[in-house]
Amino acid sequence: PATTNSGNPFSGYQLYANPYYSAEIFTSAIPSLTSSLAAKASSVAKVPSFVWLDTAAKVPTMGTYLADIQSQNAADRDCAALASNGEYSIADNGVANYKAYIDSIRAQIVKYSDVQTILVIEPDSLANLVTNLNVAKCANAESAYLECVNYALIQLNLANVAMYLDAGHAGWLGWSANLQPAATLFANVYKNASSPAAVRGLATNVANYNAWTIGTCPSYTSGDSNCDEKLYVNAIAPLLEAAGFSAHFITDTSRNGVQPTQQNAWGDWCNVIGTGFGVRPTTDTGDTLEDAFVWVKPGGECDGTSDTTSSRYDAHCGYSDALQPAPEAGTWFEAYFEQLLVNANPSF
Ligand SMILES: O=[N+]([O-])c1ccc(O[C@@H]2O[C@H](CO)[C@@H](O[C@@H]3O[C@H](CO)[C@@H](O[C@@H]4O[C@H](CO)[C@@H](O)[C@H](O)[C@H]4O)[C@H](O)[C@H]3O)[C@H](O)[C@H]2O)cc1
Ligand SMILES: [Mg+2]
Repeated sequence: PATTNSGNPFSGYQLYANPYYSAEIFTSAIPSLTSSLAAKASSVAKVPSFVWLDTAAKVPTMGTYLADIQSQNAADRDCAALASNGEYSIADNGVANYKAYIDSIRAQIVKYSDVQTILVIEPDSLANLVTNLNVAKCANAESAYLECVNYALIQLNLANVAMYLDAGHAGWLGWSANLQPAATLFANVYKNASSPAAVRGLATNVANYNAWTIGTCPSYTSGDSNCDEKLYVNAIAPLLEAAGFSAHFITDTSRNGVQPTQQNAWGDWCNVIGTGFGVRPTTDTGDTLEDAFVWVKPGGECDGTSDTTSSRYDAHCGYSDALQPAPEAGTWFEAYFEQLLVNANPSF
């Protein structure tokens, strides 16, 4: 349908429930749940959520989903944390491999040009270039990240696409020390790609737990006046505007149902205990900057292993506010899914 509104790419569309996530729930969760929780879990499976193309091998499934919708009508990712690093290594032809991965995504989107596709570009990556250039792996990856994201924005600049660059969250780039450097970086990335029409703005809180709005700033946020995502969005938007990037936003609410969280420190990002599914996807955000609340992180997929002997072990996943024992990043974490389910707000 033609957009008859503020250009919100979600308006006028029905969101798609991700079959990969639904299959995880039906195969890995429901068989082990009591009948009442099983019924709630089957409701979770119907909630639309983003499909993570965290490996090139998953791109063909994108075609399956686009065909499904049509019939009904993401280089060394995360250079800082050890848990969920990317599929490609720069040293091992990573940039060329990444471009081929983007080309394969473009081919799917072009093939299904009548399906509106929302893309969140490279969770964690650009945010790490704002705050973690002191980490050798990030400093070494900087030019490759910028080249790869630039390629993605140009190649995926298609009429049936709306892109949101991942922008960390209030507890990451919302600190006064980080806000302007973040705005400058995002605006430069946008302009260096010739301000693509398909780039709608930024995605915030991906795989994190922050409230959209909270009445009292939790103790773990002290020092950062932008203590929720609405404050962060409204703080960074004018800085982006001033730099030539008129951005709109989406925010991940998949794991922010319980506020305040039980984080010991705001930087604790791994499998945080006590969390719950949050507000279901909607364009009813109450803020003209905010296109939609969305579920990006599939709740129940692990953030990182707690096994200290694993090559991908990150200490954050061994903290006292991290649910343990936890499997490898991206694999099903049944106990965490059940935590989210019983703590869901609104409840299922
Ligand atoms: O009082 N002060 O004045 C003051 C000033 C500056 C301060 O420094 C700030 O402290 C913040 C922590 O409070 C840091 O934010 C953390 O940065 C981590 C990356 O390094 C993020 O981790 C990622 O999280 C992703 C999911 O969101 C995972 O998918 C991913 O795997 C994982 O790597 C955390 O979320 C994020 O909370 C800032 O960098 C840092 O600049 C602090 C105080
Ligand atoms: Mg992660």
